Amino acid sequence: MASAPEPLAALPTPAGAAGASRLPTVRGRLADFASMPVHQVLRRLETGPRGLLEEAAQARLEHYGDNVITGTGRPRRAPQVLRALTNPFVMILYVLGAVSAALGAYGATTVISVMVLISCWLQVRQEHRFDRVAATLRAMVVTTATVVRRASAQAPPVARELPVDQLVPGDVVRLGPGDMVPADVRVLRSTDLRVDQAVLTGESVPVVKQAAYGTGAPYREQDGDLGTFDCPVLGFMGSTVSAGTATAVVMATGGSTYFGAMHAQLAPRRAETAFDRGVKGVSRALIGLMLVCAPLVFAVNAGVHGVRLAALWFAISVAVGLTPEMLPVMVSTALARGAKAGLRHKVVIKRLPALHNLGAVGVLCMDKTGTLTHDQLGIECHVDPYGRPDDDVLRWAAINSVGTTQTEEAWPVNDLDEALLAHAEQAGVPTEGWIATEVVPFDAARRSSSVVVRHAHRPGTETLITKGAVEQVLPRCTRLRVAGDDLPMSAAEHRRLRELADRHAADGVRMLAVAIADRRPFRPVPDQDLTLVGFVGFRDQPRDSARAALAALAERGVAVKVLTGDHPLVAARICRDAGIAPGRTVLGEEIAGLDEPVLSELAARTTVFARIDPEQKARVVRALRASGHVVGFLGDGVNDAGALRDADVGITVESAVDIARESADVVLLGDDLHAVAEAVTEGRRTFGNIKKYLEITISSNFGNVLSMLAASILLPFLPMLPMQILVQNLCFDLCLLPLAFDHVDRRALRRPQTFDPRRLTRFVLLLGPANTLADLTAFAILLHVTGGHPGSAAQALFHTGWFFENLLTQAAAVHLLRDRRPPSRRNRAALPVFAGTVAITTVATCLPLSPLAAPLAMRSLPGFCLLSLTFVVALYCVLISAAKALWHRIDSPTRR
Ligand SMILES: Nc1ncnc2c1ncn2[C@@H]1O[C@H](COP(=O)(O)OP(=O)(O)OP(=O)(O)O)[C@@H](O)[C@H]1O
Repeated sequence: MASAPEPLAALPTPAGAAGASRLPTVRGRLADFASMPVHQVLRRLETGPRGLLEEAAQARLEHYGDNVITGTGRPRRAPQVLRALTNPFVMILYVLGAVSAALGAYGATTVISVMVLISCWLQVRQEHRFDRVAATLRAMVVTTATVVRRASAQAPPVARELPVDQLVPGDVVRLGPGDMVPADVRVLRSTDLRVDQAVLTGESVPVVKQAAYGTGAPYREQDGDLGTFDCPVLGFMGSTVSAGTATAVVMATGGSTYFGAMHAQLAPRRAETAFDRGVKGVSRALIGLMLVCAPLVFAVNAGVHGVRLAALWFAISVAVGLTPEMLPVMVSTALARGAKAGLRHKVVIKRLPALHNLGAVGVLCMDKTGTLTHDQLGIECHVDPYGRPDDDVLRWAAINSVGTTQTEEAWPVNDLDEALLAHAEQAGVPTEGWIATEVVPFDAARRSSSVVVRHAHRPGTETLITKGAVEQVLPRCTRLRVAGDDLPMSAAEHRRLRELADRHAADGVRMLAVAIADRRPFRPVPDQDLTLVGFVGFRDQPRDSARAALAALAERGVAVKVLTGDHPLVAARICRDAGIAPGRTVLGEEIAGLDEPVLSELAARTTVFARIDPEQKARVVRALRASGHVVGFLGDGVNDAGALRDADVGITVESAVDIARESADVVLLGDDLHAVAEAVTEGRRTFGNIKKYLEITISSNFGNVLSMLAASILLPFLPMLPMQILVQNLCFDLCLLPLAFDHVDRRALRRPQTFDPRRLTRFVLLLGPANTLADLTAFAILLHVTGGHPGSAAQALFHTGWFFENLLTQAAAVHLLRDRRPPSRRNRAALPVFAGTVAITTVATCLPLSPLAAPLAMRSLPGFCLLSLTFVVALYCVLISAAKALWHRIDSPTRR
């Protein structure tokens, strides 16, 4: 049985709570590790190059805990309760409740307290569900690391994929392009390793890391963070491998890593999305409206009738009525529902607010390989420099792939190399016996890979084999091999070869040039002065679902742009096959020197960008965003990570590399690209319901405030008692919550949906007064019924009458404003919405007859009164329908 490990001197103790003070300790420990030779590091970590024993790793896991940053684990109740209790809307209610208590209005204080309790309870419950949904969805996209461990002391080391949270100090991990650095590590062995540390340093240029101590920038503790991150032998949790491979040993995990210590110190928040900003903006506007309207109601009342305590209570109740305390509950309910619905289409929304951004996306940029096409490539041809089939070309290309995969860390194998190896094996082309002595693996910026190989039976000579994009390799060639003879390559030959490759590319075949050079051992040759042996052609298989999915996106008003590292002619051909008109293809080199405004303008009118490197992909995305587009990016490769991060919403597929899955907000689980269109629709549905909630609640409340102002001037008494206003407000708030589950007008699903506060204001200004007109008619009827008598019985009748009419008009508003079309069987509300409105209609009708009528100072309404107020509600329906029709006529579709 594994005994609990002694705390190792060099190992971090499990991260405690004192996060703020951990950074200096962590930095000191890193300095220690960085200054030791590798063998000493391994000894201090009580591990070896062959990895930990499984049993020891388990014991360490129990001791050090999961490799997760505190705060990213399971959602906890206490902070949720605290957040609910300190939400600004609830704080306003505290103040209003306290003022009511100070004025002796204990009934109002009780109702306000009930409102606070209900709102907090609903918010905690909903936030908990929201977090659970988010955690479940995140768990569906597990990030793994390649770890080397042994089953027993005698067993050979085995490399296997392990969920990142199971890593422990002392584990030996292998890193390749696209991998997250899963913990703080010391590099043991590396090949051309470059690491993107932007998450930690903000610097997007990848940093070279290497195993050899004493080369590159040495670690200097006095440099602080900068020195730490520049240290070539250290890799940090949170960074990603942008090129090359490495084997490294884990020094610290979870909260004991540098990232963990920074997280604890800075408590970083998720960057604010357009959605967050929109919700905040609307909340602020509502609070502003309340701060203006409540004092105004008081001032008008005081001006007309003199300063009275009742008027103050009344104004306070108006303020409570205008406080949108249920808005956070509504938003999280709608997002959680949307995320669950997305799952039905095999779409995992990793960050729930991304749902709104999905619905707002107007431009979707995507890479080609693995997105428009499958990532299983087929080999179309292998030809000599004159275009004649030649097995020798396939052999050299496959040996290059064998060499690339021979470095221990190079795993998983690049798709193109995988296709080459499979085809060579199938064609019986021999690749055995070759041993790689040097490897420069493929990276998207260089667009080529090189290996130096030696054959086991010919130890005296070594061969450099380079394969890669034609434009990249051809300029490095000075000769071409034809039927075993090496001929000099003239400029005319050069042109002819480019044309040969272009002809294949125009047919959708991606051509890779293969070139070689002999070299003597230990005599480095530069990767030039090569002999071209020929080309290998690959054909991307278009995804079956691509055409239909792109058509579905176009139907939804989403413009698609393709950003690929591939040849422009191949890109154009694949786009045409997928139903996209490519137009003029813009090359990466064309955008290299452009400044942002020019690039924005070019990007807006370009559909296909080709031969574009990872940084340029991200630049195009940023330029589109800068010109006001809401941009989505769909990609799966290491070359897509920057663009995924910089887009409003990053989308990837389940088979993507780690960094793409980590950077993305949305992950498609299935193979069907159509899911993107469904996810966009789900985003629009979610936002459509939130928008409906805002439109109905704000326009109704605004109408009510106008009515109250008018009543303050016209009536000798208050139009409704403060307590009644509070009860009515509570009923209306609860009735609106089910809108999160409502159906959405199909037309609204066809356009990107964005937050537009000015449009919301125009809507409220036009529709709100319809409510006021109905109220004024009700006032006239009630004055007629009561004979304008100021006695308490007449006032009770008036108050009950307005309570009844107001709740009924609000229930009607839900049905009339929830859809752009008039209510009918075809666009009827979802059942919960229907139930909500039935509930408030019942309350409006039955409350005056119930035992609660007396404490609320209500009385039953005479038949005539009920009938005429029902007539007013019918009149309201006509008015609001006319106002809605007018609104849809003047509201320009481009603004919707
Ligand atoms: N394993 C490899 N070895 C050598 N050259 C390669 C390899 N993989 C790709 N290339 C070359 O580099 C070019 C760019 O590759 P990159 O991975 O950036 O983009 P892509 O896969 O062509 O397209 P996308 O950007 O749409 O994923 C390819 O078109 C090809 O010419």
